[in-house]
Amino acid sequence: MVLVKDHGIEVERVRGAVRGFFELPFERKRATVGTLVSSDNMGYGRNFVKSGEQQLDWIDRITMKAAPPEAVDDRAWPKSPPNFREAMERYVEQARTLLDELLQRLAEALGLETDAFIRYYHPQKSEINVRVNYYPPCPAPESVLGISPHSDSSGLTLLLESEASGGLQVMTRAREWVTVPWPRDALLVIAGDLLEIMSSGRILSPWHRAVPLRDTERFSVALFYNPPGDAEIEPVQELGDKYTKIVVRDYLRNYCEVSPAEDKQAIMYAKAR
Ligand SMILES: O=C(O)CCC(=O)C(=O)O
Ligand SMILES: [Fe+2]
Repeated sequence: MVLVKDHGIEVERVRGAVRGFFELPFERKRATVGTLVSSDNMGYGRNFVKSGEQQLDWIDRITMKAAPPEAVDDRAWPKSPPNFREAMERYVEQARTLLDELLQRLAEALGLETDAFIRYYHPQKSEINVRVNYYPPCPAPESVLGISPHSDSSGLTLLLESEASGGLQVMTRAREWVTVPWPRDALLVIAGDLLEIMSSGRILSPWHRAVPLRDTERFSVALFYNPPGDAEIEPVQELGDKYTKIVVRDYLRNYCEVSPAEDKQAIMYAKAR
């Protein structure tokens, strides 16, 4: 996880648009965005509900595809508040610039060629999905989760949160949950499984979860940045061969099939056999 300060991104516009959507009464929220019945959880609804027995997360959320243009489904985008889409699309382009920069700096930090990770990305074909997570105040925060434990399937994830902090937790090597210290105006970057694969495990995708707060609402905007679906990724040779070559689209399909899981089961798909 990396904190980014002084990023120059107008987070207040995005926060305003998100607040505007979640303040709408339930029926209006439902009417202004579709619930798409898709295995990759797009639209208004929940993540990975696989059975009636499952305890549901304490969350209200929307997920939209933002890139590439041909993958964008307008039905998953809220029409209200009217500035929602513009604010989010602008954020997406600023985020892309930031994450492209970070992919290059991470490669350099590992002593690799600058393009070792970014070479899998493509200005017109990379995939960007945005998930807006809204956690209402919860009278019994110790009995539920906002988002169940997971690693992100992405290359990189950029997270922006509301004014209220203290809801994101990460599992340490000692297998304890700790709350991520996250200053109000910083953005947080999380490495996803795809970057763990490309780096042969030198960069690990953290196991994390969100918990609701007792007295106050919290929301986050998670932007998942992936190479194009048909890209084939594999570990940079100098770093090892802990993982095998995979097609991004196949990896993501398998991730959706095995989630939610107890641990990082999804990445086993890319284990060298
Ligand atoms: O709400 C948060 O801070 C975490 C959200 C998250 O992990 C996700 O959307 O994948
Ligand atoms: Fe996550």
